[in-house]
Parts: sequence; C-alpha cells; structure tokens
Amino acid sequence: MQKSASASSLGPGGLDLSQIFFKPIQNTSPPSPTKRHTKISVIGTGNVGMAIAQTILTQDLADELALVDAIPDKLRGEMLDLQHAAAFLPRTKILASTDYSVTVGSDLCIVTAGARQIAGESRLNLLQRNVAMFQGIIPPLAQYSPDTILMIVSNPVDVLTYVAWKLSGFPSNRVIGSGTNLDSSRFRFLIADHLDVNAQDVQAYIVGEHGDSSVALWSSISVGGVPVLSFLEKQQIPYEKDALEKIHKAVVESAYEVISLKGYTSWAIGYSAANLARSILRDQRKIHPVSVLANGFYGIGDGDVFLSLPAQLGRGGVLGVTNVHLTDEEAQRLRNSAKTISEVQSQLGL
Ligand SMILES: NC(=O)C1=CN([C@@H]2O[C@H](COP(=O)(O)OP(=O)(O)OC[C@H]3O[C@@H](n4cnc5c(N)ncnc54)[C@H](O)[C@@H]3O)[C@@H](O)[C@H]2O)C=CC1
Ligand SMILES: CC(=O)C(=O)O
Repeated sequence: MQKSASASSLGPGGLDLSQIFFKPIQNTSPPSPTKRHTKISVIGTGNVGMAIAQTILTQDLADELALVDAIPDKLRGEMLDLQHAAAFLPRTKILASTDYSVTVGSDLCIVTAGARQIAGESRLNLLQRNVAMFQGIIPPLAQYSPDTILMIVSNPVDVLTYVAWKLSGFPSNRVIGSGTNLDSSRFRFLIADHLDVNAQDVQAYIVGEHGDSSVALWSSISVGGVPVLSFLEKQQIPYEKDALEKIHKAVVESAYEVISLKGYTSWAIGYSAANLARSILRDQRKIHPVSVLANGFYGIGDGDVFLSLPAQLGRGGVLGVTNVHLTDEEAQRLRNSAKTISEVQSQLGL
C-alpha cells in the first residue's frame, strides 16, 4: 500500500517523463551532506494519530511520513486523504502499510495505537489491552529503526512508556512519553484565561502522571518572567489556595470533559506531539514536561518508573532533566504520583 507510482514512470513504455519536463543541469554538485532526510512514523491512524500526522505535515517537520495501522482500508483511506492535500502543503512523501517494514529508517516513531477511554473511564483502565498490543508494535519498530527515538502517546502513557523501554531494549534517553506536555498546555491556557494574558507568556508545569495523580508546580509559575506566587506574596495580595486547587482540578478533568462531549481528544494532543517532534528533530534543546525514566530525581524511589519531569529535548532524545525547585509539598505529591504508577506497573511482571 505504499505511495502510488511517481510521475517519472508514468510515460508510455515506461518513458521517464521527468526527463521531458525538466532538462537535467550538467556538472551540479551533489546535495549537501548536511541536509538530513527526516522520517517520522505514526503508529495508529485513529483520532490521535491523524491529528498528529496532519500537524506534522502542516508544520513541515518531516521529508517522509509513514503511517501504520491494523485496519488496511481505513489506513489507505487516511493516506490518500492526506496525499490529496499535497498542493496545499510542504512536500512530504507519505507512505502507509500494515507492515512495519514501511517504518524502516525512521528518526522518530510516534505510537498512538490502542484502546481509548470511554466517558468516565480512567486512563489506567486501558493498561492490559494496550500492553498486549505493544508486544506486537514495539519490537518491529525497534528492529526496522534501531536508532530511532520512540515517542509514546497511547494511554496509560507513563506505564506504556516503561513497557516500550523494556520491549525495545533502547537506552532510556530514546524512549519518551508525551506525558504532561498536554496537561501543562491545558494549565497554561487556564492560567492565561484567568489573567487575560497570552498562554505562551505563561511558564507553568504539570509533572508526574499524565492522569489523575498529576502535580501542579505552583511555586515555579511565572508570567512574562514575573514569578506569580512570590510576586503576590511580596505585594501582600491575598490569594486563595482553593482557587489554585480548582485550576489544577480543571486540568485533571479536561480530558474527561472533552471525552464526554465529543468521544475522544485529538487536536491538542496533535499539537503537543508535533511540538515535541520539532524539539527533538530540530535539536531545539527546549524544556518540555515529558515522561522520562525518573528514578533518583526528587527522591523518587528504587523501581524503574517513567513520569513527567521538565526535560530538555534534542536530536539525542532526552538530554537532561531540569532542576526545578519544588516545595516539600510538591515533591511529596510527585513521589505519591510515582508510587501510583509503580503500583500499576508491578501488575505487569515485565
Ligand atoms: N497521551 C495523551 O496525551 C493522549 C493519549 N491518547 C491515547 O491515544 C490512544 C489512541 O486514541 P484514539 O486515536 O482516540 O483512538 P482510536 O480508536 O481513534 O484509534 C486507535 C487506532 O489504533 C489502531 N490499532 C489498534 N490496534 C493496533 C495495532 N495492533 N497496530 C496498529 N494499530 C492498531 C486502530 O485501528 C485505530 O485506528 C488511546 O490510548 C488514547 O487514550 C489520547 C489523547 C491524548
Ligand atoms: C485522553 C487523554 O489522555 C488526554 O486528552 O489527556
């Protein structure tokens, strides 16, 4: 099901039409070796996979985009629909197959395949179904692209990032969960809305589990470089701790609300994953709250656990974790979140 025949082979008797339309220029130098060919694979072409794929295309993040799904007709339909937008988009070769060989040589593989929550269902509830699926997804990805970076989006994303790390055998810097990059955007949106400022001027992180035990780092929030809580305290402006808790609660409930209204979430995770892809593939060295191997940070205990911490991302994947100051309460909540994930993980026997 790979991309349809290229224009160059469409002439009668296999005549190479490109030689008729374009006269080759003689004595040209070979293409610059510094220009990398970038390939992204998206596994799972449901609501989330397609939102990510279309954001990658509009943002011109890849020279080649490979799509994989278990349902061939749906997959081919999605591939053709994207290909038909070629006249309006930057040039990207789009391939699709149910066979993982289509992903060969990927720089980044984004995994979105799997069951999703129904209204009111927790992300953690998806675990058993999606772990079984990952056993058929991660090994072939690792086999066809042994140097790739894996970005896991399927839920429960933190535990599945751990599962992907185990199944791939990759070093932990090359296995990343989209984690709370999305929750942090929801958080920034709500704070910006509250203060009537631009969300891009709000620096604010949600860390820990992408889910119900996530932790809001109120102590480090700044708007336009002004640290919000210490500013209010210095100006002796009273604020209600309850109001802060309500904003965090709204972040936690965001996905449940959208799912109860439209059945799934897609656009925001599409932008979130593309935002991470840009930082990784363009070596932006930006800090994102993403799911990383967290042992040893902020007193997180012995077992291997992935959860979101503010991490620097670049071409090598996770380059480091930022040493953001946490209050004792925030650090304790983060360790509790790690414990929640560890307990779920311990049922897996991996
Ligand atoms: N981490 C995050 O922030 C977010 C994660 N999600 C998660 O993303 C996942 C996908 O959600 P949706 O796209 O809405 O679901 P969906 O049901 O629309 O799409 C899932 C796709 O996976 C495919 N699939 C199933 N088994 C497969 C296999 N073995 N190999 C390849 N493809 C397979 C299905 O055919 C389907 O096209 C869910 O687990 C959901 O909870 C959703 C939103 C945000
Ligand atoms: C579904 C999900 O994980 C989200 O939108 O946050």
